[in-house]
Amino acid sequence: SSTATQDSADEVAEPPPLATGKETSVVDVNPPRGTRDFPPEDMRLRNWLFQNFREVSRLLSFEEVDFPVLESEALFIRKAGEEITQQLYNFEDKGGRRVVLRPEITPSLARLVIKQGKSVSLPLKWFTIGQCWRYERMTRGRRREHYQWNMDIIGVSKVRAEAELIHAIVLLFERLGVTSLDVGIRVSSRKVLQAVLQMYSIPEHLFMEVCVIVDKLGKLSREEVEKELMQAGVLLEAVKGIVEVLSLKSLSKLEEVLGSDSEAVADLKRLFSLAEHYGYSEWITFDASVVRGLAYYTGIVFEAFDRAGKLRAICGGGRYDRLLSTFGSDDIPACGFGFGDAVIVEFLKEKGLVPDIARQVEDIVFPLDVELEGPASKVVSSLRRKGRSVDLIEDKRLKWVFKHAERINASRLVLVGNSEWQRGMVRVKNLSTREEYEIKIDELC
Ligand SMILES: Nc1ccc(Br)nc1
Repeated sequence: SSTATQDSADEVAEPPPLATGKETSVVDVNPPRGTRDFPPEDMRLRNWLFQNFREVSRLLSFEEVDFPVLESEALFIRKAGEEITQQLYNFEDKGGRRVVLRPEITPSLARLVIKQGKSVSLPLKWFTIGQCWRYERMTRGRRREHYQWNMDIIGVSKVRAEAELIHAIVLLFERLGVTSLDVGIRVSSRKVLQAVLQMYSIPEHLFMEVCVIVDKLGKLSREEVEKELMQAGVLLEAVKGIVEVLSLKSLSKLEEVLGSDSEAVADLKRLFSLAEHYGYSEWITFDASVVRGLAYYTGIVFEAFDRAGKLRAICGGGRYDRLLSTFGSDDIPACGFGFGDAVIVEFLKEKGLVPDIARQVEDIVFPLDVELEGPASKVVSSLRRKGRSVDLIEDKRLKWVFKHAERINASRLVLVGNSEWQRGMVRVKNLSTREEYEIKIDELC
């Protein structure tokens, strides 16, 4: 698209790798701008994180779903000025179709819910872990992809759904060794802003745009946010009223402003009461400034933040009761959250909570002579059929094999030697007890 060519002019060229005089590669060995490779050590950490995502999803009895990374551009065209829709990784495919690398998961999930229609019974509790994309000028040098764990509850209009989702987030943090001293979860409701706009008779059609602008508080200066609100058509008096209400940090103060019959207040009181019963009250705090930057939220919204204030939101979500109807379906209440793979790892590094996940192999099989390579295959095959992970090593000196065994935390070293083989035996060294013994091949397990 035109932005892509313009961006290429803006992009800051990646510095070439340092010249070593041994350049032989004919391709750039770096991954495309803004994307990451996951070499084994990084992949082990990612798998550890995703395994925790999956385990928490299981604890809440969510079902796993998946969607294409490639989606129709139409699914993400929204007019509220969100950053996410201004950075679509969009293009025209060879069939002339307007497509995107998805920037988020929720619209795909909504699409599938509608597609499945009456064939599924509500409520649905679905989760997925998927790569999401944005196309952004590299001048800011930010990533263009990340993986997001999403959990969504479809068909529950009560605040119980949000309480369940926040429970999932708390359980995840606890599994990672994070405490409520490190992280908090700010909670508010879009109904707060909705009530304020009504108080100032601001037309409904500005609601989404105002939410997207107000979400910039904390990123842009208060003056810049006020300026954008006025440019959107909000009168100064209303701008001041909005900023004042959004600075509230107590539910009782909010009730004073919105009145005792406020839906926003009732929802939030219910959520905080349920939180008491779940036992995660110390994790959550009311903060009226939380609106989140996605246009389609309609109710309670929440985001996890590091209390040291060094990082962007770790995860976030909320209720989106109108999204499905904007896709032409009946209105189905829904809420969910997205939890990215990058900020949490930055946070864990800050806190010294990144686990050291070593490579784990059970057996190393090593033929002591080249003519024993055939017999060694027999041993390897037998062990693997019994479910043992086996690293078959050849053409190395024994000293190297011992070092390698240490490096990959092998449990056993199985040496295939001539004299033992003649007697139908192999020699085994238990690498944790250092015990050494001979054993019949078919007794190896
Ligand atoms: N939506 C989105 C996609 C990709 C990245 Br990196 N961040 C946000």
